[in-house]
Amino acid sequence: MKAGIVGANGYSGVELIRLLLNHPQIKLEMLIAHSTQGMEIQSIYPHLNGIVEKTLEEFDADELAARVDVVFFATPAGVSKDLLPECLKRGLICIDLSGDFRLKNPQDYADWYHKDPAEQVLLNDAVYGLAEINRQQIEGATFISNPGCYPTAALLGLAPVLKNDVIDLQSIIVDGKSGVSGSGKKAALGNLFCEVNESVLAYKLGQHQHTPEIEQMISEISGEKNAITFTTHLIPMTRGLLCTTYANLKKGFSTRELLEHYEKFYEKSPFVRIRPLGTWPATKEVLGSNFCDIGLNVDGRTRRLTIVSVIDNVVKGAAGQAVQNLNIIKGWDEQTGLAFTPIYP
Ligand SMILES: NC(=O)C1=CN([C@@H]2O[C@H](COP(=O)(O)OP(=O)(O)OC[C@H]3O[C@@H](n4cnc5c(N)ncnc54)[C@H](OP(=O)(O)O)[C@@H]3O)[C@@H](O)[C@H]2O)C=CC1
Ligand SMILES: CC(=O)N[C@@H](CCC(=O)OP(=O)(O)O)C(=O)O
Repeated sequence: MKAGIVGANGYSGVELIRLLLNHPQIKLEMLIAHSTQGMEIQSIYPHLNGIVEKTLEEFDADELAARVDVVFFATPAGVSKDLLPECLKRGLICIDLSGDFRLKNPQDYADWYHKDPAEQVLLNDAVYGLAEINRQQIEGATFISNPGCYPTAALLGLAPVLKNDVIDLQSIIVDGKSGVSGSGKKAALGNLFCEVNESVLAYKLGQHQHTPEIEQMISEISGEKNAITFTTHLIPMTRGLLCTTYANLKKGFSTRELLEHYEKFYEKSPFVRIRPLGTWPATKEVLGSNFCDIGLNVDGRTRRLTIVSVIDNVVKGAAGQAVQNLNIIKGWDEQTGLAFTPIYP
């Protein structure tokens, strides 16, 4: 199968190159960027020297359709909503890593991304690519909207307790911490080493674009409307994302009981690993891998559940989940091209 990447010289794009070069079913055929069109990828990323000969070319849906079978969009919000429909029309499998097609209500996109939304029919057609939860919808699909990094970690942590009245859905607080690669390669003010190093920053309080995405999926799983408190923090590390999620329990479950429930819930999901009682995951333990590791604690005193979930934001939070979704679409083993252990230390 031949693949193209739009936004190939960004952090998610170059991670897709790494993964797809090692995927036995994929041939990387076209790399498309924007400001670096016509340049050899090796001149932008020397570590790819000798591995990828392709140049970065201008976006042309006809040429893409003639040369590839699947196209990944690793572009900022507001780009794929104009370019991706042309690829869909030409029968390409489209997997979008941006937020352009995640929110089913176009007004939510306009309100939280401050950009013009895609057409409703396209939003309805996109399958939300949270692989472990929407696996059946993803099978055979041709249009995937890949989740954001924070929603991936938060929702995989919450999914097992969103039904059967286990938690009070109105009590959910998601506290996210992300490494700086989550911002992308643009050296924007606030992402420079001297500003980020040896500091922790809370940002976008009450206005993070992943808020409606998380609430939308909580509603889809639980059938109930909800409003979460969601806070994000910038952590002085390159990769890694940790969500600490809090919720009031409606029933008196123990930590051990819930861990057993999580183990069963994810027993057929090779990329979700549940930590033993009394241990909680660190981002370094999933670095460079497609794993999401989850740990729990029930505080009997407050009757509150705490969920700790970690991912590599560029892998499971973006490129890895996109490849996992392609594996599911094609009916390949879900771990194809992704079955490697984390890089440690
Ligand atoms: N970083 C992360 O951890 C995660 C990112 N995402 C999402 O993935 C997408 C990519 O993120 P990330 O890789 O971090 O971003 P980067 O800023 O690192 O890269 C963005 C890429 O898009 C390209 N681009 C911009 N405009 C266009 C255009 N009009 N046509 C073609 N290419 C264009 C840029 O090319 P050029 O440099 O030449 O302009 C660059 O290669 C974003 O939507 C982001 O929100 C989702 C989950 C996690
Ligand atoms: C550290 C950092 O800046 N992270 C970014 C994550 C961007 C992202 O992945 O979100 P979309 O795909 O929805 O744009 C943020 O918090 O906005």
